[in-house]
Amino acid sequence: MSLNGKVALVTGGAQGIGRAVVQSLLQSSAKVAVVDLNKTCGEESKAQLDAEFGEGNCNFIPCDVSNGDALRDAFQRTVEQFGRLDIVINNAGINNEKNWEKTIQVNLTSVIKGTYLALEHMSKEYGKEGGTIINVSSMAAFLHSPHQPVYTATKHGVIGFTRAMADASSQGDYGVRINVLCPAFVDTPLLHSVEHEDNMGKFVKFKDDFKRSMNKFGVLQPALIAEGMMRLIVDSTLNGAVMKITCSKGIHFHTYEPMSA
Ligand SMILES: NC(=O)C1=CN([C@@H]2O[C@H](COP(=O)(O)OP(=O)(O)OC[C@H]3O[C@@H](n4cnc5c(N)ncnc54)[C@H](O)[C@@H]3O)[C@@H](O)[C@H]2O)C=CC1
Ligand SMILES: CCCCC/C=C\C=C\C(=O)C/C=C\C/C=C\CCCC(=O)O
Repeated sequence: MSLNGKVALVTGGAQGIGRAVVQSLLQSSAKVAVVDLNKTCGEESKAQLDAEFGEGNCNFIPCDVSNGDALRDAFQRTVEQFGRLDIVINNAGINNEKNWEKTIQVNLTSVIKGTYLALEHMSKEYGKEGGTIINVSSMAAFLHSPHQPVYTATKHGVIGFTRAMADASSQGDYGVRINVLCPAFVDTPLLHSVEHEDNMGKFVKFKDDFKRSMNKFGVLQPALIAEGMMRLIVDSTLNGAVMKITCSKGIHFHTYEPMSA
């Protein structure tokens, strides 16, 4: 699939799932802005991507997505450098039950802000040409993981917000498709957060339960999540879709009962 001439912005793109998605976007000839808090990882990643795909196709923008002004600047810089914006992946996320207010800021508030900023740059409402937004939730939104209550709440929130905005987009003719992706466990640094009291707070005593759960359900590779993401990006029929990716069923979609009258 070619995304030649398209410009993407990926939050949390310096490592893990975001890094794999950036790689797939560059392979499809898109230009990509990597927006991430981690400067070391972001700069290392950009150097590797420049070597593989050539300079000028990807830029790294250091930014804490929970800082609204910094996030706004990151969108502005992307458009200034690449001239347009077509694809926004709100992927940055943390697993922190101890500092649970921060988890809400990063996983939910920043996804909402990222979606609104994306619309300012892509929606026909603002005189732009349209585009696509993908917000990253988690299978935690379906599993109700007992030792991650706030993480689970944020991931529920991402699904509800995204589906509501998808309806707003189709009713308001924004020309922007808005979908959500829910991976099961993925082999990234985030999974190691279960080991640390700083992340899990009082739930750290359940770390062996977490590991049993990972053994039971299995752990996916980031490349499969990137494959699902690319399907959401290119399939022009999808809006308000909830893609799930699990070891047992692979890439599939959640189905909802139709609303009763
Ligand atoms: N790894 C997993 O098992 C699963 C992860 N997810 C979700 O996928 C998304 C990506 O997670 P992973 O790649 O696994 O995590 P990760 O920890 O490997 O990577 C997350 C990236 O986001 C960046 N980031 C964190 N806070 C940020 C902030 N405030 N501002 C800017 N960048 C920030 C980090 O620096 C890092 O580069 C998250 O939303 C996570 O909740 C969903 C389901 C499963
Ligand atoms: C049990 C919780 C472990 C916590 C590990 C740390 C972070 C995990 C982040 C996630 O987003 C994943 C959380 C839960 C869902 C995972 C798997 C469900 C699989 C369901 C299935 O295969 O049917």
